[in-house]
Amino acid sequence: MANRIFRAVVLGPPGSGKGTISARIAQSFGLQHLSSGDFVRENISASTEAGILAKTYIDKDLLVPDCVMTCLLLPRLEQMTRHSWVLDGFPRTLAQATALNDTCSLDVVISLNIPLETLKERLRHRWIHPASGRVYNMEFNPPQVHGMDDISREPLVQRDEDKPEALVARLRHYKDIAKPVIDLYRSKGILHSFSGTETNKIWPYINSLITGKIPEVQGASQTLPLHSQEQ
Ligand SMILES: Nc1ncnc2c1ncn2[C@@H]1O[C@H](COP(=O)(O)OP(=O)(O)OP(=O)(O)O)[C@@H](O)[C@H]1O
Ligand SMILES: Nc1nc2c(ncn2[C@H]2C[C@H](O)[C@@H](COP(=O)(O)OP(=O)(O)O)O2)c(=O)[nH]1
Repeated sequence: MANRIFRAVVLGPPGSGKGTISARIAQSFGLQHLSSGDFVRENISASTEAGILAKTYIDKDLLVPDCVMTCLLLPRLEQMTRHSWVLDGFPRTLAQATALNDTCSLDVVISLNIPLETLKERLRHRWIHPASGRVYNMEFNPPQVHGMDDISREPLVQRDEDKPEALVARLRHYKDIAKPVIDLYRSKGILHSFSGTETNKIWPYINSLITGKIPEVQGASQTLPLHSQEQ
């Protein structure tokens, strides 16, 4: 765990493994895993004003507007001045990235490039527990009991927007809105892109990137690992 604060963001299209990779980063390096989807779901469960508003968009399979997302997330991040974290699902738009930039500085941005066919296949097998947002994959990380959440034992569901026909439109939309975000982080020199079809094969590269960065945050100089592509 870093003595000084370390902050990372994971970007990628739906199904690219943002949640899976962020959880591994958090576990391996002792960082807090912050997920925008979890923040939204917590606010919906607590019936906060922003949560109620966000739900009206999520129910229509739309992104929550930038002003609602920033109101939900940024105050939480501002409170975490003493914590190292990895954030997934935010920022999704340039407006969100700019607002995040005004709130804190990032050490690393990881961008996941996964082929379309792989995304379709993964999401075809993705099942979620709606109340908690826990995500399973019937092949990669199946639940202990088929069709049931490991903790609550409630039934798992598949989301309509994970179906292949909806995914192509979602991906096009992702590319349009993510491009300026990726360009921003590239121009700041903190973007690292990883391509591949398997999380387990990408993971060692991300692991060595962060291992190299955390001592840097602590003050020791380190050479960037060969595997990372600084873009
Ligand atoms: N940064 C954000 N901007 C706008 N809406 C967001 C953001 N993060 C989450 N949401 C909303 O909350 C919902 C749930 O978030 P979550 O990250 O679990 O999304 P998701 O659609 O499952 O993403 P992915 O398919 O990439 O995993 C999203 O579908 C979206 O409506
Ligand atoms: N088969 C396979 N499935 C994978 C791999 N990495 C992640 N998954 C699964 C877990 C989820 O069910 C789905 C999407 O992963 P996720 O971490 O929820 O992605 P994201 O939507 O947060 O970006 O794919 C992987 O490497 N192989």
